[in-house]
This record gives sequence, structure tokens and C-alpha cells, in this order.
Amino acid sequence: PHGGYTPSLTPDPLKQNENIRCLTTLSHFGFECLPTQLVNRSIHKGFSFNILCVGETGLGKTTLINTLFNTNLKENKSSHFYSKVGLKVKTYELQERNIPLKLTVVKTVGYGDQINKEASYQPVIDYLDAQFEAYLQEELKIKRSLIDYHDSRIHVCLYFIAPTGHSLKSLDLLTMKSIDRKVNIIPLIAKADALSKSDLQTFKSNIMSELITNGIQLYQFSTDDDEATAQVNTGLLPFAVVGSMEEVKVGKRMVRGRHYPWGVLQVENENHCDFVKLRDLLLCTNMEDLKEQTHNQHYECYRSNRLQKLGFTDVGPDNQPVSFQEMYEAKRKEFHDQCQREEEELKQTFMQRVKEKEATFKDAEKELQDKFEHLKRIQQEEILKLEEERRKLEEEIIDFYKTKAASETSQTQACTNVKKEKERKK
Ligand SMILES: Nc1nc2c(ncn2[C@@H]2O[C@H](COP(=O)(O)OP(=O)(O)OP(=O)(O)O)[C@@H](O)[C@H]2O)c(=O)[nH]1
Repeated sequence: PHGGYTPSLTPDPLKQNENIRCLTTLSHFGFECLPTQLVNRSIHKGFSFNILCVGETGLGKTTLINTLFNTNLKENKSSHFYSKVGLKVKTYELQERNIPLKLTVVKTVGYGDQINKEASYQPVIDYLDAQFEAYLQEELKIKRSLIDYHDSRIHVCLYFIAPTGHSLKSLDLLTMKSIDRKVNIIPLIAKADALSKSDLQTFKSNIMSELITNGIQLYQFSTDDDEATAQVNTGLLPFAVVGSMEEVKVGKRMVRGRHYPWGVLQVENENHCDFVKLRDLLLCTNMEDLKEQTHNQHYECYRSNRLQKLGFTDVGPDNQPVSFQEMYEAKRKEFHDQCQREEEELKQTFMQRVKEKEATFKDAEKELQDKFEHLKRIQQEEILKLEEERRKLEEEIIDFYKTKAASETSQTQACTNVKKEKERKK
């Protein structure tokens, strides 16, 4: 009935009843080996994991990452006097047995040290968005290289809460509220050795009720055991953690812990803190789920918002699916129409301005012409006046010469008369 190929190699009960000898296979073959293929390929490709640590300066972020990965990722202590929050990004190539892990740790620097709260959380939001945007840009390329692309999207945000024993600070709420749709948040009570057992329980429940009241979405752990999962998600969060790279002697054993005058706090002792539970859930059971959630939930949300903003849509106004070609044509037409509209508007504005300028020039020209006519009139009047004066002066000169000639004649006459008189008397 199945084309002669029997995929199952488990003994058939009917045949057993017929006393037919069934052999059990000694090695795997057929598609039973698929999981092995997957495992081998994944090991060959290597794994990567990106962690974002958000928390106030000196809350033990580096120490906890060192404790989690059993490494010594050397870090200098940060100052409390940065004017804005920075993000320190470091990538490490780790290996556990034959499993390679490319671990990227992004750590806030100067978080909570500013008066302006927005200056503290905005860089975190910007960083998360920038990684999504980089991935989206790679996805939208014609020649994509997603296989060897270094995916820097953050898979988990370990949010470090200060062990105040009271409640969350407003900055904690503001930050978590603004990133909870962009990243898987796991809240941690840092330096939990500062709190007594009973204080810790009250602190944990205060934090959880504040997070619920403010509608902050945390990462939901998933395990094979539903009951245990519910217990983790409701009763255990936030994890009370203690970090240490120190090896301390307890009895005859060397354990990782913190040595105090009153005794030793063992980091890996479940009665002392939640470090082991966090490590198991984070690294052993939920690492792949965290990566999946990042891709399927948070990145998907970023991608769809971004594409919608760019004008892409899956359905048209009539609720019918729109193909990429149709959408491209519609956008092209819309863009072309808009260009034409803007060109027409520009032309109109240009014409209007030319007209206005022309009118202004005409007015100015008329004004100049009037001025010129006025000056010409004045000048002509002036010329007439001067000519009249000249005529008068010339008349005066003629009169003068006439009078002068007359007086000269009379003078000559008088002299002649005197001479004649003198001669007569002689
Ligand atoms: N009591 C206690 N001290 C801790 C714990 N973890 C770290 N410390 C101490 O706190 C100090 C700061 O730890 P770091 O790991 O450098 O803190 P950080 O948050 O990375 O600091 P910055 O990078 O400077 O912001 C160190 O002296 C650690 O030994 C803890 O769980 N409990």
C-alpha cells in the first residue's frame, strides 16, 4: 500500500503472531538519522548568542556573565560620571567540549547615573532597533548573505535590579516598559546576598506585582514540564542571583562562592540563590527558544511596523491580497503623481513670483521715470531762468557800452570846446 517501502523498522505485532522472525537493527539508517544530521550541521556551523545586560553601574553585570560562562571576560570598572548611557559590545569565541559558541555581550555603561531618565533608556532602545534594522536591510538585499551574516539581534536582556528590598525604581519601570516588545526580558535581583531570605521573598512579590500593574511583558520560560514552567514564570521570577569568580574552600571541596566573615555563600547552591536555576533555564533549556522568540516575535513586530511605515501592505483597500508587483506599480504611480503635483506647484509659485517681481520692477521704473521727468522740468526751468538773466546782462552790457561811448563823445567834445576857448582868448 505504501509503494513497497516500509519505513518502520519496529517489530510488527501481526507478523510476530505469525511466528515470523523479526530482526532489530543495530545501527540507524533511513530518515531516522535526520536529527543527527541536524545536530552535526549545527555543531559544524557553530552557535551564537547575544546577551544584553542592563543595570546600574557596579551591580555585578560582568561578574554574573563570567560566572554564567565560567570565563574571565576582563572588564575595567565603569565610572559613575558619564553624561549619557553608552553600550559596550564585546564578542567572545567560547568552546564547551566540542560545541563552539560565539557569545556577544552588550553591557550598559553609566546606566542610571543621569538626572534625565530618557537619556538612560533611549540608547538601549536605539541599539535594539539598530540591530533589527541591520538584519532587515540584509534581508531586503538582492544578494543576501544571511548564512554567514553575523546576526547581532539581542536574544535576551538580563535586567539587573538593585537589591533595595523595597520596590522597583521608576527608571526600571520606564526602561522595561519601553523595551518589552523588542527583546526577551529576564529580570534579576543583582547581588541578592544583600537581602535576607524573608526580605527577598517580599521583594520578589513586590517587583512582580509592580511589573504586572504596569503591563510589562517578561520572557515566558517554556520547559517540557508544564507545572514546573508555571512555577518558574510565576513563583521564581525575578531570579535572585549572586556572581563570583572566586573559588572558596567548603569542607574538602572548592566551590564558587563569596567568602564573608560569617560564612560562605555558594553561588551554585540552590538554597543560597537562584543562579543555578537561571543558568539551567537560560543556557540548557531555553537558549534556542529565546532565539526563536527574538526572530518570530520581536523581529517580526519590528519588520511589519517598518514595512508598513514604508508603505507596504498585504491587502488593498478592498481587503483583497495585493501582489508585490501591483504594490510596486501603485507606489510608482503615486510617486510619479506626487512629483508632477509638486512640479506644477513649483511652476505656479515660480510664475507668481515672476509676476510679482515684474510688477515691482514696473513700479520702480515708473517711479524713476517720474523722477527723471521732474528733474528734467526743473532743469529746463533753470535753463530758461539763466537764459533770461544772460539776455538781461547782455542788454545791460550794450547799455553800458552805449553810455560809455556817449560819455566819451561828450568828453571829447568838451575838451575840444575848452581848447577852442583857450585859443580864442589868446
Ligand atoms: N555582594 C556582591 N558583590 C558582587 C556580586 N557580583 C559582583 N559583585 C561585586 O561588585 C563589584 C562590581 O562588579 P562588576 O561585575 O564589575 O559590576 P558591573 O555591573 O559589571 O560594573 P560596571 O561595568 O562598572 O558597571 C565587584 O567588586 C564585584 O566583586 C554579588 O553578587 N554580590
